[in-house]
Amino acid sequence: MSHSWGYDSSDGPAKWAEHYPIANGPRQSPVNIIPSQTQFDSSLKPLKLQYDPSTSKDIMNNGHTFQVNFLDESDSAILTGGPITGTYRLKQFHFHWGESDDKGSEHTVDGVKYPCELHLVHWNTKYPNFGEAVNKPDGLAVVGVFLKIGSANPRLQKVLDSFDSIKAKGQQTTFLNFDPKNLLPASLNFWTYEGSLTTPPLYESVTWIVLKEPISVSSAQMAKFRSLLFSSAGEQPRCMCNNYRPPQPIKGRKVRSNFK
Ligand SMILES: COc1ccc([C@H]2OC(=S)NC2=O)c(OC)c1
Ligand SMILES: [Zn+2]
Repeated sequence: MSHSWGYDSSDGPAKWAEHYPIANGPRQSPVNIIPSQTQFDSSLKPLKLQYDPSTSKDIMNNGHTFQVNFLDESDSAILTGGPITGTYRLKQFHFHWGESDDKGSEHTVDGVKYPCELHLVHWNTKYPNFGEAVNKPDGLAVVGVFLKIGSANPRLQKVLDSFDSIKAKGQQTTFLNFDPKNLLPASLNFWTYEGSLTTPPLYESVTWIVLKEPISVSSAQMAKFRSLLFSSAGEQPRCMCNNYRPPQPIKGRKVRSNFK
C-alpha cells in the first residue's frame, strides 16, 4: 500500500525521500528555469495539441489537487510534435497553487513563482494504458502552463463553478464538453527538459513542456481555488493550498527552447 504524503512540514516535500528515495534522483521536477542558460533547439517541432471536448468526463478532488479526467480509449485528444516522438493521449489536467498570490507554481522562471500552474497530463500510446506508461522513462508528457494575476479568466469559470460539488477529498461530479485547448495561451513557445512527477511516487517518467506565456487569473478566482479542502467531508477542514513542490536540483540537465 502506498505511503500517505501531503504538503505540511510533517509529510511534505522535505520528507518525501523517506518513503520515496527517488525524490533525490537525477531527473526530479519541478526545476527553476533560467532562460539565459537554456538552449534554443531548431530541431524541436511545433507543438500540436488536438483536443476533443467530447472526451471530458468528470472533475474530482483527490485530496492533493482537483483534476478533470478524460476518456482516453482512442486518439481523440492527443499531443504530438514538440520534443516528443509518437502520440501521447490526454488523461487529465490539474493545478497546483499557493495560499497567497505570491507563490503556488512548481516551476519557476529566474526564481519567479507564479500563483498557480496547470498540468495537462498525456501518456505515450506505445504503452497500452496510463498505468503502464506512468513509470516508464518516456511514459508521460506534461504541458505546464503558468497562471499570472490579472483580469479574470472566463475560460476558468466552468472549472471554478464546479468547486461547490468537489469541495472535499473524494468528491466527484460530471464534467462534460470541456475543451482544455481554451486553457492554453496564444503562443505555444516552450521550454522542455526530462523530469518527473512532482508528487509521490515521483516517477522519472515525464518529458516536460513548459509554456513560456502565462494565462491570466484574477485574485478573486485564485481565492476560489483556496476554497477547496485537502480533508474529507466531516473531518476538520484543511484548506487545499500550497500543493506545490519547490524546484529541485537540475543535476546537469539541459533545458531546451523552441524559441530564441
Ligand atoms: C498517478 O498519476 C499521477 C501522480 C502524480 C502526479 C503529479 O505529477 C505531476 S507532474 N503533477 C502531479 O500532481 C501526476 O501528474 C502527472 C500523475
Ligand atoms: Zn501536477
